[in-house]
Amino acid sequence: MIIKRNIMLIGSMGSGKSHFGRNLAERKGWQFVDTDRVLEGRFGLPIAEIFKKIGEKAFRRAEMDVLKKVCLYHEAVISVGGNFPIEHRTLKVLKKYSYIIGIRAAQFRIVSRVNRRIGKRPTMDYNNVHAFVHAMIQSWKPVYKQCDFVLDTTNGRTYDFMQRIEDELVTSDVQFKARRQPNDTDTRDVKSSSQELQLNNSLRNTKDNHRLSKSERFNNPNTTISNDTVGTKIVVNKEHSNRVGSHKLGNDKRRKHKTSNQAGKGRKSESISKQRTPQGGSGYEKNRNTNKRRRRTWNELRHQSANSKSNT
Ligand SMILES: Nc1ncnc2c1ncn2[C@@H]1O[C@H](COP(=O)(O)OP(=O)(O)OP(=O)(O)O)[C@@H](O)[C@H]1O
Ligand SMILES: O=C(O)C1=C[C@@H](O)[C@@H](O)[C@H](O)C1
Ligand SMILES: [Mg+2]
Repeated sequence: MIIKRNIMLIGSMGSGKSHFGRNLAERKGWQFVDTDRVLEGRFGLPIAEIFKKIGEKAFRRAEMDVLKKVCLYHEAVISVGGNFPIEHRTLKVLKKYSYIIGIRAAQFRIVSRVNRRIGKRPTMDYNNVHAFVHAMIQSWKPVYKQCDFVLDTTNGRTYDFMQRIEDELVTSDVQFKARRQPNDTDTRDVKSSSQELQLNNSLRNTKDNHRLSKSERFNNPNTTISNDTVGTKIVVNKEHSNRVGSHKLGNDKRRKHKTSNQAGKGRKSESISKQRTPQGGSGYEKNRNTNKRRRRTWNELRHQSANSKSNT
């Protein structure tokens, strides 16, 4: 039996990753994450504009940053951007958590798909699409060989492709780990995936509030929006809203942090009020917990002088 957390779709531009990702997630009742949409949400710009603004190198770094977080999700279908063939080392790390499906299509099909939206893909040479796509397909070839499963989407119906994936999962006996329980906080995974992918990222010059596209939100009636660890808005299936993926842990941490802060503030004001003297002193209070001096506020000084007057 093979145990994974999620399904990740990789492949060249226009191969159909986003299209199948959305459909597969819907079919399985899982969360759908498209790293392109995550980045668009984070920057508040379309992919082509992000490229223009930060450059390719920074874009790939940002994408890797998203990838190392989302690969830890449970029961999610993750579609990755198609701008570069994923490197062997990176794929090895991603494979630990994800069942990797390589999505591919014949050159003529990809050409017709990418031509539907000219300008959407920033590194595409729209003046020479055939040659570009040909070279791109060549560079992806060795990567497809390393995938758990490869789906050719040149001809056929989306429904049938979904069925092929389901059949393959059964044949290969792939099981998906359920989401963690709230108190099951295995932060080791987060650290190790992050470190490994960081390392890979620094070795190559390649590849979060996830703003939902309207279609994502409205296509799936079972989805709502929540935040992940990177403050990324993600589509969450209502049926699974009890999930506690890494995004929930992030929220818990934030909440914890806030509470301790609030508690700290409470202690601080208490110690200051105890130290208050009718004379008002030099205008400074010492916090006995932190031993730091704090200048009294104008209001505090005013009250002190009022108190001292009424005492006399
Ligand atoms: N099997 C299919 N049947 C019909 N249309 C499809 C199919 N697969 C993809 N498409 C269409 O082709 C276009 C490109 O597909 P999609 O955006 O899913 O590719 P992608 O692999 O996510 O590309 P990128 O890497 O650029 O994000 C879209 O308009 C999509 O609707
Ligand atoms: O041209 C590019 O580099 C890109 C095109 C799209 O496939 C996106 O999926 C990708 O993230 C960037
Ligand atoms: Mg896509």
